[in-house]
Amino acid sequence: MIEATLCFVVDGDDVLLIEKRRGLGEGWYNGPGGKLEDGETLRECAAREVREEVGLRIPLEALEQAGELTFTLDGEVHTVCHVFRTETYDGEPVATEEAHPEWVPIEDVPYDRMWDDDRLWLPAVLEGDTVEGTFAFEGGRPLDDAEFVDYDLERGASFEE
Ligand SMILES: Nc1[nH]c(=O)nc2c1ncn2[C@H]1C[C@H](O)[C@@H](COP(=O)(O)OP(=O)(O)OP(=O)(O)O)O1
Repeated sequence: MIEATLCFVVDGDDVLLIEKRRGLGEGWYNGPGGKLEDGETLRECAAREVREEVGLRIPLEALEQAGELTFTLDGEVHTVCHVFRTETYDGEPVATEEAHPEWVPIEDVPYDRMWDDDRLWLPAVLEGDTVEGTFAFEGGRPLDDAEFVDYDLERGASFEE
């Protein structure tokens, strides 16, 4: 089971997305994020991934927990993804080998170029709500080649720190 984070940096009416250049979901848009490393907290992971992928600095206390998403593949938990949202950052986004950053109006988030599940939960996160959900993928590996078949989603979730 992979534990990972995703972070959505919101500035006014815009959100910072990346076009992912390698790894899972390559070629698709998402928030910056990636796998939890040994010994780090979820917040440290989210801040590190934003720094590594697009060069912005985010104070740990400015990261709001916004979602806990479980992705299953053929009935087994594949990834648990902790979603963060913040409006506080330092620096300007820069492109890296991993990610091409882009400020996108929240009204125009390109859901047709993202994971199929994103259209279900990301609008709530961008509105400042919290979500908890399970999303089922079937019929293939890796996860980004599998078919999205079912989900269960709740808004207004609360999380343990
Ligand atoms: N169904 C899904 N919907 C979504 O929006 N993001 C998903 C997703 N399934 C996985 N992710 C995200 C979560 C996490 O940020 C990232 C994990 O992908 P990877 O394991 O390929 O990570 P990376 O290669 O970016 O990790 P690092 O090597 O740790 O940077 O993909």
